Amino acid sequence: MLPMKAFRKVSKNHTVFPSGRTTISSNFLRMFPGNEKGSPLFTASTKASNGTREAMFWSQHRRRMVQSDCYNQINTRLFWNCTEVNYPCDSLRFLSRGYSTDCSDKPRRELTCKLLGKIPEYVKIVEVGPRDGLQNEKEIVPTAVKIELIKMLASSGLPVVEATSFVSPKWVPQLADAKDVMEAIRDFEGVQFPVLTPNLKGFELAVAAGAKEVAVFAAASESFSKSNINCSIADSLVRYNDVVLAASKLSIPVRGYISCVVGCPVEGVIHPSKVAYVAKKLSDMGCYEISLGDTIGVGTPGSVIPMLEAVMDVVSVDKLAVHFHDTYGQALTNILVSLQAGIKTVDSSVSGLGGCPYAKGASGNVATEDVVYMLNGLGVKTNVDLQKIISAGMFISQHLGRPSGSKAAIAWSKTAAHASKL
Ligand SMILES: CC(C)(COP(=O)([O-])OP(=O)([O-])OC[C@H]1O[C@@H](n2cnc3c(N)ncnc32)[C@H](O)[C@@H]1OP(=O)([O-])[O-])[C@@H](O)C(=O)NCCC(=O)NCCSC(=O)C[C@@](C)(O)CC(=O)[O-]
Repeated sequence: MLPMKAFRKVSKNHTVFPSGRTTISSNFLRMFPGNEKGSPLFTASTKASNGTREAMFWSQHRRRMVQSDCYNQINTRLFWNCTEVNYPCDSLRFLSRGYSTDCSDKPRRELTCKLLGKIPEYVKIVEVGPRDGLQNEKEIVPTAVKIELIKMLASSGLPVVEATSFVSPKWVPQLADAKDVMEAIRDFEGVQFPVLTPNLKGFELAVAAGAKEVAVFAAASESFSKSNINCSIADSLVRYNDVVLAASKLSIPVRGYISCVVGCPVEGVIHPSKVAYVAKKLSDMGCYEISLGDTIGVGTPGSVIPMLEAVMDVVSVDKLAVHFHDTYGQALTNILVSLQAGIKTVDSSVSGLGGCPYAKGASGNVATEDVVYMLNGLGVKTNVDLQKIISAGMFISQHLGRPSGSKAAIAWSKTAAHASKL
């Protein structure tokens, strides 16, 4: 039996009587594909009496969903033993429960903008799970699993999937297979696969493996720079200048990261002027985009806004991205205020994977599933298929043997498990 609450949410089409009896309007039934007037499902459900129409609808609907193999049924079943239902369209599923994740909801977007100020119509999501996420796993994830994850992510509509790092395997053994990963995905078209390169050596190895975009990673904290890349901020900027010069000769775009933009595990609070200084250096040397990383996830809108303001004074907002870890549960809020400030690029990690091996205690990145869910709800386009991202998150969570770090994915799995019992 479906919870009555769910029916009340779509009250235009459902009526829940005080007795608990529920009816579903024919118009509502027709909204579902294959349910048009005259179709077998429509006929069957309208023939049924009001008392049984609901049951008929949901059982038919469920059967159709089970039969559909639009999405990775195998992965879903592997991880969520109880789940046999696969929904071919997330907006359909959420609609059926009264929630809309349809980002083409124009009136909603207009109202949101009226209240929150102008937020972008489209947000580019940079998926960092395969790199930022897997670099931090205790057990080394097999190369084949990494490749499968990257392919699933790349098939979900994400424009950018950061694939791996060409760093010292002594420092980050988890990504020692960078060459094999890149070779496996080099023919995948339509998606950018940047890789981290800490120096010229990393850059050369990355290019030889087929990388078409790289990223350099500086910090706003001296202590973090030393522990992460074994050099001062000033030295790192010299190294990165060499990388950017070499990249420009090959027309390879370079993204720049800044870690510890609001707080450092050693130095504590980081002054916005330090972030602005590094951001300007990276921008001036030729990085096409600067990602501002709250590496240990301590930021709140109260610290993020002054940091953004300082950086936006020296670098155009169009060149900025935000990268929030979710240690204190502030990441989505911080993303929202960043959008209000004009940021249009957001980093996130499937299933909330992540952390930095040189920032102990920092938790994972904000989960891509949760970001997409929020942006859909705000009427902001991402072109990312939420259902496919959830499947990718399940795939990797299953491999890692722990539940997803995404609240949206967990909520979905409960919904799906419930529906499978109907
Ligand atoms: C930068 C180094 C290499 C300096 O490390 P080092 O030990 O100072 O470097 P070195 O030049 O003395 O070289 C030592 C050895 O590493 C080799 N080596 C040197 N470079 C490379 C390379 N590129 N690829 C492969 N091997 C390399 C080099 O050849 C040598 O090998 P040996 O002679 O001993 O056999 C090291 O510190 C390192 O690899 N650090 C990477 C740390 C890292 O990946 N951290 C995580 C990413 S940053 C992050 O997560 C934050 C971010 C971006 O997500 C944003 C946020 O959340 O805030």
